[in-house]
Amino acid sequence: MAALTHARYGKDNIRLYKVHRNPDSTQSVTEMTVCTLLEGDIAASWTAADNTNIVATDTQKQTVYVMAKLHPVNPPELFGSILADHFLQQYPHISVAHVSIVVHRWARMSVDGAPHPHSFVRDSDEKRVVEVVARRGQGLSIKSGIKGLLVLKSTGSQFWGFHRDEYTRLPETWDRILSTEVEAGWNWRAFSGGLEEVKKEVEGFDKAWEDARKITMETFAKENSPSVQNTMYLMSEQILASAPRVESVEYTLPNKHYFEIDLSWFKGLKNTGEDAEVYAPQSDPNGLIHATVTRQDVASSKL
Ligand SMILES: O=c1[nH]c(=O)c2[nH]c(=O)[nH]c2[nH]1
Repeated sequence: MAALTHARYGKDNIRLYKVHRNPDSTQSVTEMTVCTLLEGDIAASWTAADNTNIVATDTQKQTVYVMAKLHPVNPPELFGSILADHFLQQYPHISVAHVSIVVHRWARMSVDGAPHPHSFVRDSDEKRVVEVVARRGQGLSIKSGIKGLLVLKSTGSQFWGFHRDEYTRLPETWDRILSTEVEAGWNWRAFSGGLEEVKKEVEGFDKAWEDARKITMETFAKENSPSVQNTMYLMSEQILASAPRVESVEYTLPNKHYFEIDLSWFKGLKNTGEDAEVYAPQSDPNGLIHATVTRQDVASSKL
């Protein structure tokens, strides 16, 4: 005998663009990719070929377009909450709605030294990301984040004092290149009051995102890093300090290695240690360091 133990379904990769025509005749644009997934009284579609309760994935996509027309799409935490809340209001047999949003960068162009009214440039692959979950009777939970923020420092990073045994080859270093593609996330205290409570926080979402980017980049640049582990902990602590409603912060940082190249075979060229100038960037393998840092009172209440 078999049993359906979990099911959810929806539309992924819904691409969306919205223009805002400002009163001063400038325009602002937002481009995002949305994923909607629904759970609830839907099992019969899997087990009995009964689609009665299936809100077609096409309907979910059309809903995203309609909601984008009727409501603001910024900040993405608000738009995700509007969508997730809508699915529960509209469909009594749906009990959980997941909405994920990836916001793509369109930075305003600078032309002749001035911000252009309606031209934009994709200045980075960095994404602003949001995951909203609406559970019937439990309000909304929101996780915000950054992905794809590629950073490198050419000095000001060390790694020494680590465990050594017969498997160890890596030398200790007091000066190395450090590069990573930042994936950061911050979890908001649950919005048990639902959409109305999310609306009250609306300015906090942009501020948290701006602060998290700034903290990430400034800490990366300023700290003489003893390890990726320590650097991500310092970043997380500061995000918790700057956003009182955020309960926990997560970082996932690949360590993108740059290897020294010994060129002494060519006429005795010195290219290692203090003389290193030409390096070989490695695409793989890479270190992968992850941590979740939780506000103390939340961590102890969960013990
Ligand atoms: O910051 C680092 N953390 C590690 O755990 C590690 N391991 C390694 O080989 N290099 C590094 N660097």
